[in-house]
Amino acid sequence: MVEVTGLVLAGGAARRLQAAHPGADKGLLPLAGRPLAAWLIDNLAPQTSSLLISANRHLDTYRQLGYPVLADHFPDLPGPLAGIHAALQVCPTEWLAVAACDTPFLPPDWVARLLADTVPAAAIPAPSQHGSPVVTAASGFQARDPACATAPRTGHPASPAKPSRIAPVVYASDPEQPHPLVAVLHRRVLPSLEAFLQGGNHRVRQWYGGQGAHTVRFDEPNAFMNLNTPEDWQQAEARLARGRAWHASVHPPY
Ligand SMILES: Nc1nc2c(ncn2[C@@H]2O[C@H](COP(=O)(O)OP(=O)(O)OP(=O)(O)O)[C@@H](O)[C@H]2O)c(=O)[nH]1
Repeated sequence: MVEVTGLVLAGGAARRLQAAHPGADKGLLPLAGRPLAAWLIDNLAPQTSSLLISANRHLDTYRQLGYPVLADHFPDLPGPLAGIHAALQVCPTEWLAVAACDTPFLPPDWVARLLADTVPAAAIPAPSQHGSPVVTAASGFQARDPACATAPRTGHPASPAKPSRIAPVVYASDPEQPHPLVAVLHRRVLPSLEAFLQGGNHRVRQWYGGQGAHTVRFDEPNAFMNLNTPEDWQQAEARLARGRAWHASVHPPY
């Protein structure tokens, strides 16, 4: 089994929450009574062999969640790539699985589903036997997404055939849009990421594009719901309350 380290990204400024919650640190705001980052830890811990938290404020509070906390090495919150960079510098495994702290409803097996797209080239059937493993874009947004080098393997012959290679970055998408901060990255990308950030760049999908990133599609509805505003929080609380009500109806306490 491929060993992978999880990274909960909670180092952002949470600007959209500041009007309602001045000084808010998003990962520490409660959802159904628990810090938002704790929901991501619950999701990632069973899927990974070690776990890191990326934060730039309230580091001691984040440490109380039970995992090492890393601050960015680049100043002024340049964006999530800075958190990924700090994590790759200490990542003890070949692969890092990254999730933003504001996506509390991720599928329980998303890491394995992304890693399945990183199989070594040697494990992919040779073109002469089974057709080329090279794949083509399959949906509208993928065709528009500059970071999307290829789509899920189709097994259909492509013309002209190109040599396959292991994608060092694979990220999730759903039928509506890509989700670049639900991703697995191989640690060999660190030098490239460091050079990108040192050049004053910060755009996630611009850098992914340079890595030949793949995307894997997920069809679960609302799995990537993202909490940015107080209204998002209300929707998430209501969703959890509906889930609890459903659970109580299926498993009554008598
Ligand atoms: N380490 C680190 N993480 C960041 C940084 N900026 C954003 N993030 C994280 O990346 C994820 C997506 O961030 P955004 O939605 O762009 O920013 P945000 O801070 O969550 O919220 P807004 O400021 O309202 O956009 C979140 O998990 C953030 O905590 C950064 O500069 N450093």
